[in-house]
Amino acid sequence: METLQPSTEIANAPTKPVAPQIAVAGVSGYAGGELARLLLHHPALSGTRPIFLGRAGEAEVGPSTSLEALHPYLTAPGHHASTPVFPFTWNRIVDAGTKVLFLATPHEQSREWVPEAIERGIKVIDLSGAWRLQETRNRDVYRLTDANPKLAAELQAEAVYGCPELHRDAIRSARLVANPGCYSTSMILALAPLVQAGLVDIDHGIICDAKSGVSGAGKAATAKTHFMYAADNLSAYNVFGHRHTGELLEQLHLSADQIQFTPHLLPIPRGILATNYLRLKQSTDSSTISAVFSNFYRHSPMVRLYPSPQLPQIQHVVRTNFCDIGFELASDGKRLVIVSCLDNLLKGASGQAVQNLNLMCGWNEQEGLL
Ligand SMILES: NC(=O)C1=CN([C@@H]2O[C@H](COP(=O)(O)OP(=O)(O)OC[C@H]3O[C@@H](n4cnc5c(N)ncnc54)[C@H](OP(=O)(O)O)[C@@H]3O)[C@@H](O)[C@H]2O)C=CC1
Ligand SMILES: CC(=O)N[C@@H](CCC(=O)OP(=O)(O)O)C(=O)O
Repeated sequence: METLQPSTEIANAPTKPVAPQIAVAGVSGYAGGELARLLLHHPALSGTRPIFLGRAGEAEVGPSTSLEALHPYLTAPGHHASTPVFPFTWNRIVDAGTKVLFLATPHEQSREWVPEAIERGIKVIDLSGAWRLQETRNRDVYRLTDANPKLAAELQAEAVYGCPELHRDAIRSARLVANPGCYSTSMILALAPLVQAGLVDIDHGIICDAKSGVSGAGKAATAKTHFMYAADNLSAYNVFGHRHTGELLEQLHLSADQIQFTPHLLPIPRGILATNYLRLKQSTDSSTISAVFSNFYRHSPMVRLYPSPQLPQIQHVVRTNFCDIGFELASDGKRLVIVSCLDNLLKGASGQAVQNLNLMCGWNEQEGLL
């Protein structure tokens, strides 16, 4: 009897790369919930379910809760309480064969856990601010402490700032990706093309006036974020001291007297709009500005450029991973206003983190994000 042979076509078909085991810590938070949603629907991860972790706990204990209990919007029909969330233990993470760990945890916790993960051969995408800043004077705002300062300094030096539009190649091979801040992402993407092209009159100063929805502050209500303060209100805060200023200085190669960032709290759940004011060195026309932006972002699927004078709005980016950018140039050809918008929980946090995972895994940058 003739035996069945696989066709040459099938035998020679490229094997699908095996997706790495992923773990997510801090899944009970706003960013962690969005991360879980993106990873559970990610096409390249369909055969590999991430493990979801809460705070540190005992090695032997079972699930502390379920993803569906924490985030009811993640419940699939008929699957109440079906995705376990375990206390964070290194044993569980290692035993699961974790290759990539997302930390959607407070800065101090991320600072502690990153060296412990890297020492175990696990790559990290950290959503906190703990590893974003190379210069001590910029990082001091976080008041971080290190159990092993020498190792921390080495890891800090190798940490890659996880802005794919600026550092795509370095992210692909990184062991530690420091995912950018939400405000920082909106302002850096608006400013980097013209600053790098040397068109901006830096000494005249750049002003970044950015406004964020309340979810940017995390899930715990504070005096400044509870409903009675935030609703029907608009307020400026941290005028000269916001911790994202250091990211602007380092990523745009500016000094503190060349840029002023003032954050504002908007009475909406999510979304950031940054209005960036600057002066150009020479009188320029709109088509030149457009060409600089288009060229800079020609390989960046997550940045949408608007034709001037059309300007982006928060409602068009919420629940997407896009950063939308538009500008208007004054009739003198020198005074320029650039407006950028993004969703702080997606392009400003979890979506950008998945973009970085895609690069680290060699997948399309926009996989699972459109
Ligand atoms: N919200 C945003 O727009 C953005 C946030 N980020 C960063 O992402 C990270 C998460 O932010 P977000 O989701 O908003 O914050 P949330 O406050 O909503 O969530 C924080 C998460 O961390 C957990 N957690 C708190 N303390 C500890 C601890 N000591 N050890 C372990 N886990 C702990 C919380 O668990 P529990 O439920 O038990 O309290 C929760 O899961 C932060 O570093 C934040 O700075 C970055 C960019 C934007
Ligand atoms: C509205 C609001 O409060 N936003 C936060 C920034 C959120 C963010 O990007 O977080 P990390 O830099 O902490 O990771 C703030 O201003 O502190």
